Amino acid sequence: MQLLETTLAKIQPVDEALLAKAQAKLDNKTKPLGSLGRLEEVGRRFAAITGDLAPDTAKKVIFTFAGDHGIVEEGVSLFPKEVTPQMVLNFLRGGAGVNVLARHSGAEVRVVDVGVDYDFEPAPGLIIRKVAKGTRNFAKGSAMTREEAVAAIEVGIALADEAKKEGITMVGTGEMGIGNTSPSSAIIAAIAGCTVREVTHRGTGIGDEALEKKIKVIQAGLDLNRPEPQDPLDVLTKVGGLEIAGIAGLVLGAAANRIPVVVDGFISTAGALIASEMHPSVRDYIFTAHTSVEIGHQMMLERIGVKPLLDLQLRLGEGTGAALAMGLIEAGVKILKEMATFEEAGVASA
Ligand SMILES: Cc1cc2ncn([C@H]3O[C@H](COP(=O)(O)O)[C@@H](O)[C@H]3O)c2cc1C
Ligand SMILES: O=C(O)c1cccnc1
Repeated sequence: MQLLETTLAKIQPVDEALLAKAQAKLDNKTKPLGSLGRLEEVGRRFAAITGDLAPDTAKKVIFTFAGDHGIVEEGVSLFPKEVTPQMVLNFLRGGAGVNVLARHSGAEVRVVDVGVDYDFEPAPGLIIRKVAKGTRNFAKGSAMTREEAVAAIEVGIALADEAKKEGITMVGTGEMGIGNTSPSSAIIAAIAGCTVREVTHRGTGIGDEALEKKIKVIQAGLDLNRPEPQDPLDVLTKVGGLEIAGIAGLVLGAAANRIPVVVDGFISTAGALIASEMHPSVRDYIFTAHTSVEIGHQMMLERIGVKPLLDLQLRLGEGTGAALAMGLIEAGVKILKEMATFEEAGVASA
């Protein structure tokens, strides 16, 4: 709990004066004012977050948190839970979607076992910080204890602290956990007070009948556990997931260390939502990568108050969207760093 508390105490809003300085720098570039749209916003915010008007973006790392879910026994996913460790091994071999897209963007993928129901051998690229062998079925009781939820958050915070020491310039979130769209829907329903139906979708691709069942199961879990909407840690504990907690921690730790954090799709945004409910300034440090096909994503984004960069109809997770967005964010920063000013280029200004 201590690491969580000290981290929350460290988080500050991004400095408005730095944002204005970065914008002034952009306004001297050889282009009509504001003409690079959201790329300018990206460059400006990246500079203000890091406190550097020519920030380094080279060392990009995606942390893909993996965890299992007791709720899978209710038939909420199309796939069996064994796929979680199988996909972890696929990540380590470099064969998954996130590996391909991270290579494309020049980012590294690190897999974090924070709660998989499988004993992995140590391997390069695998960080074993297991808090429990999966959550318990939240339709029958609390998914975790409060201590487990805090421990998993602190795994993410510690990784952000280590990233700072290592000189990592941008972190991304990703996840793997069969069944994890269900806790993600439960989290946004509990926090925003919307209906489960409004925020529950097909995940890996379940049909109509299974979707009805999934809605009923999530509703039963919320009715039984009665998470306190004002207490994000209570929501996370009762209906969340270990990898979602790890992501919340990474986001909090990134904000505390002034590292820009790129948040992937639906499940990652559930983690970012928990973090931003814990501290309102967290949103200043977040770049949301893309709009997920999962219908509840919009509600999460609105609640956090962020607008994604891409809309590619993705619904995979793992950090795939974050990997793509990292390249775009780097492009925005390069505009700030490399583009000539009117004076340098001898171009007449308006
Ligand atoms: C082969 C495979 C690779 C994946 N990579 C990410 N997910 C995604 O799907 C899961 C969530 O959907 P649901 O709640 O319906 O189980 C998560 O593991 C998420 O990361 C995958 C799913 C599968 C099957
Ligand atoms: O948006 C996501 O991250 C997502 C959506 C469906 C299934 N898995 C992940």
